[in-house]
Amino acid sequence: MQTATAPAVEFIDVTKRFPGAAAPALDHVSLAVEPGELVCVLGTSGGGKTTFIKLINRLHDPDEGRVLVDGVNVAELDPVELRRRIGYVIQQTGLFPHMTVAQNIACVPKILKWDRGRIDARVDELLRLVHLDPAEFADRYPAQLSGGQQQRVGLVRALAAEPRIMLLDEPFGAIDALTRASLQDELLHIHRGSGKTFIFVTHDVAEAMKLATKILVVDAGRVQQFASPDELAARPATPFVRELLATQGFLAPTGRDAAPKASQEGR
Ligand SMILES: Nc1ncnc2c1ncn2[C@@H]1O[C@H](COP(=O)(O)OP(=O)(O)OP(=O)(O)O)[C@@H](O)[C@H]1O
Repeated sequence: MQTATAPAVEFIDVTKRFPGAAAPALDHVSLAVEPGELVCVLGTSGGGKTTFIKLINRLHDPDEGRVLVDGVNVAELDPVELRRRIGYVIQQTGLFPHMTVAQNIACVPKILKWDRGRIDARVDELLRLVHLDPAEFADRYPAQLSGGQQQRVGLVRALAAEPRIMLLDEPFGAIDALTRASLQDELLHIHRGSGKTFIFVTHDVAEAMKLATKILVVDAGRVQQFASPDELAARPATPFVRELLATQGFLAPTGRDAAPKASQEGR
C-alpha cells in the first residue's frame, strides 16, 4: 500500500475545530514529513501541537482536509489497526500498572501473535537498548521504577512491534534535566539506528534544536515555520518564531553564528 516516494506523513489543507471553540485548533495545515525525519513540534501551550499528532493516529479526525500516512488517507484505515502500526509515547507513559515491564513491552507483539521466543528476544533487546538490565527490570511493575525508567519502558514499548512512525507527545516533560539529557541521547541513538520517522512534541526549544532534523512551529493552529534547526535559527520566518527562539536564548539576529547553542552537534 505504500509507495517508495510517499511522505511518511502528509497533511493536505487540514482543519480541526473542537465544538464550542472560538478558533480552530488547527487551521488549514499542509505539510509533508519525509521518511526518516525526526520532526520536533514546537509552540506555546494550546497552539495545536497535540492536536497535530492525534490527527495522525486518528485519536482525532479532521473537519476538513486529509491526513495521509505512507500515502494512504488515514480516514480509510481502521483506527485500531492504524494505531498498532504507529508508536505513541506520552508523558504519563500509559504503562499498565498490573503488568510487569516485560509484559508491558510484549503487549502489541502478543496481539500480533508473535511467537514466545521472538517476543522474549525482543523484550530483552529493547531493555538493553535503553540501558535497563533485563535480569533486574523485566519482572518489575511500573510502580517499582523511577520516572526516567518508566519513560524508557514507555519508549521501547512503543517501538516493540517495529512501527515505521513514532509519535511522542512531551515524553520527557516531567523528568529532571540530567535524566532528560540521557533520554534525549538514547532517543537520538534509536532514531539514527532505525530509519523510522519520529514526530516529537515539546515546549523546549533546546530539546528541539538538539533532536530535530526539522522543526515545525505552530501557533494558534497555524504553521509558522517548518524548517531545519539551523534554518530556523538563521532565518525565523515570523515574529512568533523569532520571539519563541528569543525567549529561550536561541535568537540569531545576524544568522546562525549568533546562535551557537543551535548547532546540531553530533547529528
Ligand atoms: N478534546 C478537546 N475538546 C475541545 N477543545 C480541545 C480539545 N483538545 C484540544 N482542544 C483545544 O484545541 C486547542 C489546541 O490544543 P492542543 O492540545 O493541540 O495544544 P498544544 O499545543 O498541544 O498545547 P499544550 O502544549 O498545552 O499541550 C486548545 O485551544 C485546546 O483547548
